[in-house]
Amino acid sequence: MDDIETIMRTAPVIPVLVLDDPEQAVEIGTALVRGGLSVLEVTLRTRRALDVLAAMTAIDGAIVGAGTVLDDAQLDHALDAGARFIVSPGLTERLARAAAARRACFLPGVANASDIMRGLELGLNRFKFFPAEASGGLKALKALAGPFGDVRFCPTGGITLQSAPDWLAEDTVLCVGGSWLVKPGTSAADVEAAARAAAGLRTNPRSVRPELVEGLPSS
Ligand SMILES: O=C[C@H](O)COP(=O)(O)O
Ligand SMILES: CC(=O)C(=O)O
Repeated sequence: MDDIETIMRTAPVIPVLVLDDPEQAVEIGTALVRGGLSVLEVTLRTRRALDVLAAMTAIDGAIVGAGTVLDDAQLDHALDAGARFIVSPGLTERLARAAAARRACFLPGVANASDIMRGLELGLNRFKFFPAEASGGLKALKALAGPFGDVRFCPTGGITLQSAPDWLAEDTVLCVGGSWLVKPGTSAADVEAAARAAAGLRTNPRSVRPELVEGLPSS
């Protein structure tokens, strides 16, 4: 079974996708995977988002999840469509309990200390930091890392290829999310090139658990 930490460590960037055409989505998803980004977040923001998600699960090598999951009905629909992880812009107790009941890999959004404390109470310690730039950016993230040493983040919101390295340099950041790779009308070739650039970004080696690094002693 998947776990959210492994998914967060699979690639440095999770593309956040807003797509409404399953056929085009498969083309875009294939280009992203070919470029080196295999974890794909399909937001439930379009009429055919669930069809898009279901179609994309057939892409070889892709780990497809659902984003913008706002309630337990959407969680059920997304899991039934084949989502391997669930992302929400925020954190409600009801949604967290529904995710746990279905044993879903769950990445809820947090923007401040109270959100994180609510997550910890629910047994969660891996979060999307959203909206990252608007919530205080790197300065806020560094401040939150103080009291919450075991918490790890996927900052998303306002991040670009240029700013991503600064976020990824943080010990507490496992990956970042962003919509910059796929904008309306971007060709598959340009998407693949953008993915290749993003896949080449490096995460902070200090954020890696030794037991996950081949050949490195875990003591
Ligand atoms: O709604 C925002 C998405 O989570 C991604 O944010 P972004 O478009 O600033 O990359
Ligand atoms: C923004 C975000 O986290 C989402 O749509 O899931």
